[in-house]
Amino acid sequence: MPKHEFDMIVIGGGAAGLTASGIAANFGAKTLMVEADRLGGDCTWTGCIPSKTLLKAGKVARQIVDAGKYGLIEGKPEIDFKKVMEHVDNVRREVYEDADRPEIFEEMGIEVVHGLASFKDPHTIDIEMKSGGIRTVSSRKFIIATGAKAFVPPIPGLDEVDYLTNESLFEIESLPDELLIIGGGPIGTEMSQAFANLGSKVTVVDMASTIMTNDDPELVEILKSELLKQGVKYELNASIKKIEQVEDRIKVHAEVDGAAKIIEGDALLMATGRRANSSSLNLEAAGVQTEKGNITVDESCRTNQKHIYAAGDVTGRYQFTHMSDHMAKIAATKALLRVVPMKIEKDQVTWVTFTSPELAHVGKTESQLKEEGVNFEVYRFPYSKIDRAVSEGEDIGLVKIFAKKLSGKILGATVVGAHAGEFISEYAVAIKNGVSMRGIADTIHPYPSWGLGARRAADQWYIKNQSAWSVKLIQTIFRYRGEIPDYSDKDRVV
Ligand SMILES: Cc1cc2nc3c(=O)[nH]c(=O)nc-3n(C[C@H](O)[C@H](O)[C@H](O)COP(=O)(O)OP(=O)(O)OC[C@H]3O[C@@H](n4cnc5c(N)ncnc54)[C@H](O)[C@@H]3O)c2cc1C
Ligand SMILES: NC(=O)c1ccc[n+]([C@@H]2O[C@H](COP(=O)([O-])OP(=O)(O)OC[C@H]3O[C@@H](n4cnc5c(N)ncnc54)[C@H](O)[C@@H]3O)[C@@H](O)[C@H]2O)c1
Repeated sequence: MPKHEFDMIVIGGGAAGLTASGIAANFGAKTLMVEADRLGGDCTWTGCIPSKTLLKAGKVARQIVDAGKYGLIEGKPEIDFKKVMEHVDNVRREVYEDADRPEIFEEMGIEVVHGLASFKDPHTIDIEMKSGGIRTVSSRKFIIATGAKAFVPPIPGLDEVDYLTNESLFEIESLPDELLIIGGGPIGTEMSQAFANLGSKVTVVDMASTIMTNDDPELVEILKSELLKQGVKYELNASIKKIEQVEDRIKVHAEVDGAAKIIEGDALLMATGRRANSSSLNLEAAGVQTEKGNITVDESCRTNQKHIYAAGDVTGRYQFTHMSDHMAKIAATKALLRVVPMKIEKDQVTWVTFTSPELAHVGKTESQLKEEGVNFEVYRFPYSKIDRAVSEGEDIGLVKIFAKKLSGKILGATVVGAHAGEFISEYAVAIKNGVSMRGIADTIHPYPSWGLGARRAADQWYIKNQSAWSVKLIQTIFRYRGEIPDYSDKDRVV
């Protein structure tokens, strides 16, 4: 009689939990997945999918406004917001049906249970079943993948205000006239554009001096100036003193750049970061350590308890679906096969903010490289030199690459512009496989693709490394007689 009922229990059925249970079942482990709410988690229901669908609706509306630029008759889009939100919901359901519903996992041999899990001891959990009652189960191994939820700072008066978070935003039925967004991170920035394009007057309030503080400041400025042109207003360097609801108006009392100001709207979205879902788990009973609520894991996603792993947002590490997926693969493989050498690929982390223009990053940032004292060079290539961008009327953007001096080995890249999120994967492959700038420059890319921009940007390596002496040497050997070009500007864009 085995000591434990299961080989693996996965707690949480979001991006990380779904991947972890699938892998566990594929390794032949008797697996249980517990989900408190709906499989699919944040990404499907309250995160990536509804936000990207809403952004697309806004983008289509903007294309109607901008149609004149292409020689077409421009217009004022008529927004049926209820229908937009129905569309958002239909897309969520389509994704759920296609990839997240329980039957898909049950067919893999996973037992799927709906209920809230909490540890009873290091090998046992109680599940407060959605259907009623408590079920107690034990397992040899665990993966905790309980995600995160919106963190709402304790601002005086906020408790009395009818505010939105990402959990309620995609359920609203009417378009706010004046939307206030506190927080200019990825959530605030994406939603500011979506709602501005759909017709709301949007003001983003942030205590920082700029938006998107995890991204390259030079590229953030390009994105911000586009958002300003599209009508988004900013109140930055804002210290919020209190927030009040006066009938159907919301008033944010703040000190902006040292001056008192009241910023008003009729709806408020709090986009002020995330907090791990760890408090319901009774982690003390399992002896699992946390730091500020985040479950502490090593590079193999293992907690301080040998048989308990954690992946995704609950670790507070990289709060992206693809990173939850990546961590879940490592957690499940290490937990069940132990010896396989796998760890978080922290030098290749990518992220994309899906605004227009998109803002994408992979690998080391410029400031990280400076702090680490790495000898690197910065390559810049503007979208205005990419023929596809010009022909599509989307020539605002910049490719910025950080590569080792001389060898041109790529260490990091960041792109702002149309399709930046697709561009960045080429650099991710390059970084993972040690491909240099020259490697990309010498790879045939089709004309006139967006990807050709990556090759053109890599051509800059040749520009940086051209020198008068090497041409003189060629001339001497082959007795050529042309003039020696002026190579003094190493950053000239060709
Ligand atoms: C508005 C928004 C937009 C986003 N856009 C993007 C994007 O474009 N790209 C991107 O990569 N990332 C995006 N993200 C981030 C992404 O959604 C998350 O990183 C990802 O969903 C995290 O997956 P997870 O599995 O760790 O957690 P979750 O998806 O949150 O899943 C955790 C699950 O655990 C369950 N749970 C919690 N406690 C318990 C318990 N005690 N017992 C049982 N079950 C429990 C929850 O109900 C939940 O379903 C976005 C996030 C938001 C909020
Ligand atoms: N496209 C994507 O991949 C995507 C999209 C959305 C969210 N996400 C994930 O979700 C995470 C959370 O996003 P987020 O935008 O909520 O958080 P964030 O932590 O990235 O940004 C929060 C912003 O709120 C500001 N802020 C916090 N408290 C404040 C206060 N009291 N007053 C004024 N400003 C305040 C901060 O200065 C910061 O700019 C992201 O870090 C990302 O990992 C990813």
